[in-house]
Amino acid sequence: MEYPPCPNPDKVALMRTGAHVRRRLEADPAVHKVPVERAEIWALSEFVSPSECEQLISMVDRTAKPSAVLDHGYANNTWRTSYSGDVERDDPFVKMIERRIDDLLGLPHEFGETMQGQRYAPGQEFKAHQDWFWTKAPYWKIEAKRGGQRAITAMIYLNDVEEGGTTDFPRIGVSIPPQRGALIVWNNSTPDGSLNQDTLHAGTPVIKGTKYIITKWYRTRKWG
Ligand SMILES: O=C(O)CCC(=O)C(=O)O
Ligand SMILES: [Fe+2]
Repeated sequence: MEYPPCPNPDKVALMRTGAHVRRRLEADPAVHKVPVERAEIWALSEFVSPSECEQLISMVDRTAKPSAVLDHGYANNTWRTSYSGDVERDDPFVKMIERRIDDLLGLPHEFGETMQGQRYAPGQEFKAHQDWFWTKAPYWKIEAKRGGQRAITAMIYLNDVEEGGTTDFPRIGVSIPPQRGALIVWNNSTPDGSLNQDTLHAGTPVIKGTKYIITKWYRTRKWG
């Protein structure tokens, strides 16, 4: 699956943001780079502690509602069947976790969207999609003014899942199993700032257990 081409007005900003995060993460000995050529994906285990995971899970349970997908042209209730919601942005605990991600990536706090929690019960999934905005869609007019393109994705797994629920990148053959406390980060663009088709990814159906994650996207400019 490939998204049809679309204009990329944030190309230079994407290139800069990607370069910045790459330098930062590749200088960090705790960060592992997933060995693939066509996308930049990094992983870090035990980024949040088990008790912090518990605390985040209860926040997700408090805020989760049936997920709405942005109008990617395919929005319907089978695309993303999980429950999701923004966590409370002003909560000191949320702020602390967000700061930790900001610091790791070296990105300004203002560029980050509020963390979003997601919960998948057995059978629920998030089908293959891109986190970057398709700039020909009507929603782009709004998103362009409130932060621009989604440059970087950071995701934290809050629990181990008994079966299923891997994060798969089907175009590059990567499958990441949920691991409690682990963080994964990827660059949604290529090193030259092009929107990367190879970051297509899915949250595969949970087979057994429940999957909890936190996702945080960083824009090319101040968000909001
Ligand atoms: O559930 C996953 O593993 C992927 C979630 C995801 O792609 C998203 O929240 O944008
Ligand atoms: Fe995604």
